[in-house]
Amino acid sequence: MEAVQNEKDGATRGESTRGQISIHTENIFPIIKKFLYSDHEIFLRELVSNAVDATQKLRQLASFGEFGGELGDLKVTVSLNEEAKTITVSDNGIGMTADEIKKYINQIAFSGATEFLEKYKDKTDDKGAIIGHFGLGFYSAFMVAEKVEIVTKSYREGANGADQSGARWVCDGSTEFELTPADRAERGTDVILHIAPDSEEFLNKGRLRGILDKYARFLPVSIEFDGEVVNNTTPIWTKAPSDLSDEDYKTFYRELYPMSEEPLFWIHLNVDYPFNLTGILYFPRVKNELRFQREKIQLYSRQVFITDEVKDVVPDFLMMLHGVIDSPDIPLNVSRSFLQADANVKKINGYITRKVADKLSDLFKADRKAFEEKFDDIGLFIKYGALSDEKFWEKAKSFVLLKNTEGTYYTFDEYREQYQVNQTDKNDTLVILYATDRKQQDAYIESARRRGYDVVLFDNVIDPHFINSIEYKLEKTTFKRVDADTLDKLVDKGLNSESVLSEDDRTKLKELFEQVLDSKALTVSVEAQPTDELPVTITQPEFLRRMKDMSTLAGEQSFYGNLPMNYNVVVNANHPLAGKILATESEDTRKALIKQVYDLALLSQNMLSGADLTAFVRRTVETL
Ligand SMILES: Nc1ncnc2c1ncn2[C@@H]1O[C@H](COP(=O)(O)OP(=O)(O)OP(=O)(O)O)[C@@H](O)[C@H]1O
Repeated sequence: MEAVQNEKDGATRGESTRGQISIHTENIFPIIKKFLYSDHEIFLRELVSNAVDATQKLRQLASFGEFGGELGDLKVTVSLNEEAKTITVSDNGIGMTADEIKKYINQIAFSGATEFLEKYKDKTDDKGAIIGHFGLGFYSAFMVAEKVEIVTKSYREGANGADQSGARWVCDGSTEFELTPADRAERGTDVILHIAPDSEEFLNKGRLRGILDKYARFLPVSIEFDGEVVNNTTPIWTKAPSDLSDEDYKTFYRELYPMSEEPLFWIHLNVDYPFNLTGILYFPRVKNELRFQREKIQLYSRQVFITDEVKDVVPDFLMMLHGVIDSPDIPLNVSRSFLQADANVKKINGYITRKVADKLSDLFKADRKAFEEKFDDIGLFIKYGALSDEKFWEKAKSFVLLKNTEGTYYTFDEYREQYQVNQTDKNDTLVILYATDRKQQDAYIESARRRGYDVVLFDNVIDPHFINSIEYKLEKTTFKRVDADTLDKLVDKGLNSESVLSEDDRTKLKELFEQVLDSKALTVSVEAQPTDELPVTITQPEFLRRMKDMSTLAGEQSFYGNLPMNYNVVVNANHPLAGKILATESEDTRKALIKQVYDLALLSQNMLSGADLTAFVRRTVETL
């Protein structure tokens, strides 16, 4: 209390105080053991990675001429003894002297790996070979073991005539350890875990094999378990693209995803500046499915599997790709919020986006026909990218395609070129007419085509969002669904069609329809349209309908999603039936006529169903 008081006084007098924060090992140790990793199975990844590091270091020392002995068959062996309740990770790597144990193991967070790299930094150009970094991984053993034993012998011992024996270190998870000489003939290390009662689930062959398959599948040194090598030490992403054939890429894809359809194409990533990253991204066939499998990209760090949750490392729209990314520059032992803010991760994101856009652009330029054939599969993905990533859109706008109802593909530039003469409205805006359902909107599509208008198909789940996003980005371009209005209004050229009905008659006709239809959701208008159009057309205003489509896709309860849909009922003043309705004396006949033409309009848009449809059919039969 007094000390605090003094410090306070010092501070108030403007003097500064410096000191050393002290850590009590017995308090911090349990935290490291229990909370270092949320997933306990990670212990095996850490110990196997250490063993791999030990063999890689020896290989490097041999290459520098610092180790002249026999390297032998460098490998790591994981063994299980169910009776003794132990799991042992053995390697024939560099081993440790008793002094090294004191330095590397007894000092938590002192990494021998980092020290090794520092010492040989001028000699090695293969820094990527060493995995360790933080000097914490070894302690993850205590997440599952009540006692850990290390029996090791350094490559130096014996070789230089020094002490022949190895060293044995034992610790029961308290802050005390025991270090004694050990009789060990061979160079290398055994880490023996005496599994704690609450972790006996790991004393199981299948479980261990599963963990190794997950984390050690592509480690660069042979890993043996239960008499078998469980890994592929040279996965293709570590090789040069020029050394690989299409078949190699496809074979690797099958290795990663045994049950999947063949991928469409792939990108081999390879950067070493300003960050390190290798990998292969595959484009799967996704069709029209937005809720695709998202956890298909695997993240590795120096061939050690880290996670398949690549959310912050890969841009969101690229999450539907499959494959692997390997980068030692992605911080792994840190929290997610840190990952989001990490400058390397941001650069990686930007790099991947650029590579993917370039690849697509190359494919488009190299073989337009093949690109069009793939567009049904990659369109969803390109559009998702275009609307969620500005930089991607900048590139994608030259190869994203519009497909019309006749099956012809256009880029935006080509489309404008082809249709601007006929489809530019009085505001000098190109109107792109579209349909979302080829069958249901057939009547509208046909009407539009009769007038020489083109209609594109936007039937992908992403399209309502895509249209909405690019409408802002494209200049002087608007999108309207074919049933959003009458054709005169869809492409409004400012020309007024002549009406055969007088204004009074039009008002009367409107009132008659309003009386019969009697619904607040319907807005009736009477307009002069060509005589070959239907007597009544039902239209759905573009904005509200689009907002509703977008909220349906998002699956959320939104403001627009909850609004009732409003329909416009447009009566064609120039259709002979309009005159006939006005001239009909009998109220019943007139009502029946109105009902009939309205139902026909509903029918042509697949909106007539249930009791209304039954009544319509009965009424129609009676008039025949
Ligand atoms: N099997 C082994 N053979 C030789 N040395 C080892 C072995 N296992 C651990 N060591 C030594 O102990 C040190 C500490 O290991 P630890 O796993 O705690 O940290 P690290 O591997 O350096 O970093 P990380 O926390 O990233 O795993 C290592 O750097 C290495 O020098």
